[in-house]
Amino acid sequence: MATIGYKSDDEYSTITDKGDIGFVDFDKYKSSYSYNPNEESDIVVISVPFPLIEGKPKSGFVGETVVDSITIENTTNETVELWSIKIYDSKPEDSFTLSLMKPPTACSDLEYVEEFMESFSLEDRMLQPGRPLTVWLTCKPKEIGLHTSAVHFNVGDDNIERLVFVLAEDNVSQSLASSRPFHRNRKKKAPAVDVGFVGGSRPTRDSCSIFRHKLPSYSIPRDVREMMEKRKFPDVIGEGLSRDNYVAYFRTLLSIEEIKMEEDMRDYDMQFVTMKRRGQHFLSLHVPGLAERRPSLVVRDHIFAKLATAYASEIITPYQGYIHRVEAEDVYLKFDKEFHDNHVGGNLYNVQFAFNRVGVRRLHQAIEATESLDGEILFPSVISSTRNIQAAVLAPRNSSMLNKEQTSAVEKILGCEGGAPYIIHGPPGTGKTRTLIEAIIPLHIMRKDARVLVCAPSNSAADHILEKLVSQQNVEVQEHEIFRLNALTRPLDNVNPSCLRFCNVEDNGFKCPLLRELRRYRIIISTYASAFLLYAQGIKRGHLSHIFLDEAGQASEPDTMIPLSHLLSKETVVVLAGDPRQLGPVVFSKDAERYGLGRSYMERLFECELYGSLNENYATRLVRSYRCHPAILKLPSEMFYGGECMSIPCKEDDKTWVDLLPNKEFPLLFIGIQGCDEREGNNPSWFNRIEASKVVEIIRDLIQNKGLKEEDIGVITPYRQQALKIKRALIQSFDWADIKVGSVEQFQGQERQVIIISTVRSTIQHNNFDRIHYLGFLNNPRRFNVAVTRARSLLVVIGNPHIICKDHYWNKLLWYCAENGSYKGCFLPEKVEIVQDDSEQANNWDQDQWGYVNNWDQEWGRVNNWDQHEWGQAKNWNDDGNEEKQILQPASVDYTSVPVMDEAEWSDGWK
Ligand SMILES: Nc1ncnc2c1ncn2[C@@H]1O[C@H](COP(=O)(O)OP(=O)(O)OP(=O)(O)O)[C@@H](O)[C@H]1O
Repeated sequence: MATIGYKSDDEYSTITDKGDIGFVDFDKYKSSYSYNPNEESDIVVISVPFPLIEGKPKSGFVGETVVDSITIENTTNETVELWSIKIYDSKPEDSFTLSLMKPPTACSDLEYVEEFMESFSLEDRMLQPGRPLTVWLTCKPKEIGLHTSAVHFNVGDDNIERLVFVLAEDNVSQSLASSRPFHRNRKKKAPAVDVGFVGGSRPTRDSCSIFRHKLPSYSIPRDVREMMEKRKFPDVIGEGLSRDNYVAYFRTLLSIEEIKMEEDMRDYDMQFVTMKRRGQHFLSLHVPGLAERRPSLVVRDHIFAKLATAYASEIITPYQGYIHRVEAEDVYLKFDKEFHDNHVGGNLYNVQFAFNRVGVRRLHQAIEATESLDGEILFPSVISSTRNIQAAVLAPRNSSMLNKEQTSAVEKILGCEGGAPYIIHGPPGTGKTRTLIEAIIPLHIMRKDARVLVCAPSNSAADHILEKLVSQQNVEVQEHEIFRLNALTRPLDNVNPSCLRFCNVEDNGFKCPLLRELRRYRIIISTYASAFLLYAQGIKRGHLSHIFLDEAGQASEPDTMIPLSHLLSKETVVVLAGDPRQLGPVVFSKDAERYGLGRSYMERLFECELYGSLNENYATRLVRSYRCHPAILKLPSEMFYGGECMSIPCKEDDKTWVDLLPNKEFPLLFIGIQGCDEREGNNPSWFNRIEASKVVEIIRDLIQNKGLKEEDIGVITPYRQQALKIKRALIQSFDWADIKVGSVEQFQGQERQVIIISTVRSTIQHNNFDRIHYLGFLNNPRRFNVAVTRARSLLVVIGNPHIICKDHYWNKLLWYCAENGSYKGCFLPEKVEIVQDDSEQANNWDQDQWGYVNNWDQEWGRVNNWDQHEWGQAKNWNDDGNEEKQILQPASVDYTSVPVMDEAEWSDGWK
């Protein structure tokens, strides 16, 4: 008979992995009981109440009663005395009761534990052979979340224990339950098709999409591919980055990154699938997961299809099919005519997806173009750069809106005359973006010849800049002078309608204006990636007087080179704004990331002496933070900025929500909840519907009772599936579609009056996995820093304190709340100091793998990062999670950090 309480860790792991649900720090339970029971008894067999079914605990509804029986069977030939049955330490307190008779499920209060034994007659307590005794265990949950207890049996000379788990749900959490059990398709990946195929028929471009400058193909060099297959690095990587090898170095890293992206795309390969004829010209293919962008496919992407054959040795030619239309989960494809002619209804095909290479090709082209850049841009040196800026004096209108450091930065920027970039940096909310905007406006007014490009890494960040620039205070900026350049693939409905008048929309889509129109605009705003369109359309070096790059710490160096390398002249002023302590670039290949793609251009510049010395002719550090309430900023300021960040909240939001807080003076709240983390279908992303329900409950209170608006609230969570579940619950139950729910990456640079964080993880075994892979929130200081600095007035964290306390940063936050009387929910773990492992920290500063940066997948047709990192599969991982392959180690490079793998491998390791 199974015992819950004494499963070994291995057995337990098997249970949790099978059902892909976890819910409790199991060891914690074992060690928290002082009672020292036997695992099993030789004299009685005791059944397990509320047994786990496929790893899942029994569900009950808040306010309702669930009952289960416990049978105690004497297996000897003699009478055995039952001395006592006790409920030990219910969590939450008093949620379980015992009775001798089966209680009605709608019963109210049952006897207390002590009274329970009194209800036994002497006869009941004498267990006869062959006459099992049945007692009843009842749970009546008052709150959602996991309810746990231990039932102790003192029988004959034995002490026996049964651990009990009941998961209390409500309507919201039940509505989010999975109907599809989690399963993974582990198929052998076929090598990527890159030669020897029959080309397909491409959708024709309209004339507006034909550019002056062509984008070469920049295929992955065969030697790089072969070396990576042998797990060897091309020599240039071993040399380290220098001015001489700059182009070769970064182009090799881009190829390494692309090989990884190709490999990840192989996860979506489909075998033995059919296609339907659609009219005369198309075949349609059903792609499950397409609606969730797994894989992410857009018009003009292509696939490879070949007839499936029973004989592995048979060589079948692949055909390339271009996507002409995407409809829900169907793609409409056009292949070579021969393929269409030979197609018959029942044909089975093997299909491979190819990701859209346009984005990668733009990066190669941008890196190649750095050949003609001034040395001072790429490797500024103290000797060659002797800048002494004649700072302009700012008009009172602008200076009154800025603090001392911000004013100084703007004046320096106005006085700049090209050369090495000017950098504005500083902790979250210190007004880096505001300073950029306040520099652009006087420039626009004072210099009629100024032509400005402003870039941000995501569409939402670029839209935010547009909104600020055209806001009412800035009447000087005329509407016809400003243009928001969008990726041609960006969906129209992704844009706030009030911004559309600054965009070029034709035939229901974005178009790049003609060169002569582009040249007329005085301020152009785009993402880093879309800045490519300016060059492609023919804008020449020197046309732009200023290039402002916001959130520059979030873009990889090749990303940053897209707006710079084609458009810079000696006179162009470049301004970077960002914070290297916040999230960095999103990179898929650990190798590429480690050797340079994971570091931003801005971060690299800080390693140059010129910027290291913080010469104010080159950089300004902002230290006054206007965003967060001082209590919210205190911890990140101490942890990441040596406590030098001064909090100056600019505008007090109405504190209508204050009665949510146990301590009205302390605007942080930690709500401890023991839920369950689950996965469903073939989606590797995690969700926790108990936490999701709590998030919805708080939002409901804020909006319906406290008068907040949807736009005032933001929800941050590290897993895509959790974001989708929360979003779905908010829309289905309340039609609240304007509450932003997203990853930390989607919130970088943004703020809300109230931020709610759902940490999701509730299974101790998964911590290690996340730690190794830099997933979720744990062990990722940058993600922590950004997540907790988005709230202006109120920060609510919902998570399992027993899991979150394993991380140095989250543990500090948990106890910061608890010690200020602002903790609610399940019982707290014991307070322990978690020492940050410096080697891990060093690593983690560079690892931001879970990101989902809006515009990248839209613009590149690139699979979004959440999926990649939850979904990616690589071979050759053994069960311990250690890499079987040899770690690549070029002679001159230190390669000491932990091997990394993705979550899929880990969970498979358990099977
Ligand atoms: N001098 C100032 N006076 C009043 N409010 C300011 C000032 N500077 C910035 N703010 C306000 O502080 C908040 C944060 O500003 P901003 O978004 O520009 O900061 P940031 O440094 O770019 O943030 P992040 O690091 O998150 O990207 C905004 O609400 C902004 O309006």
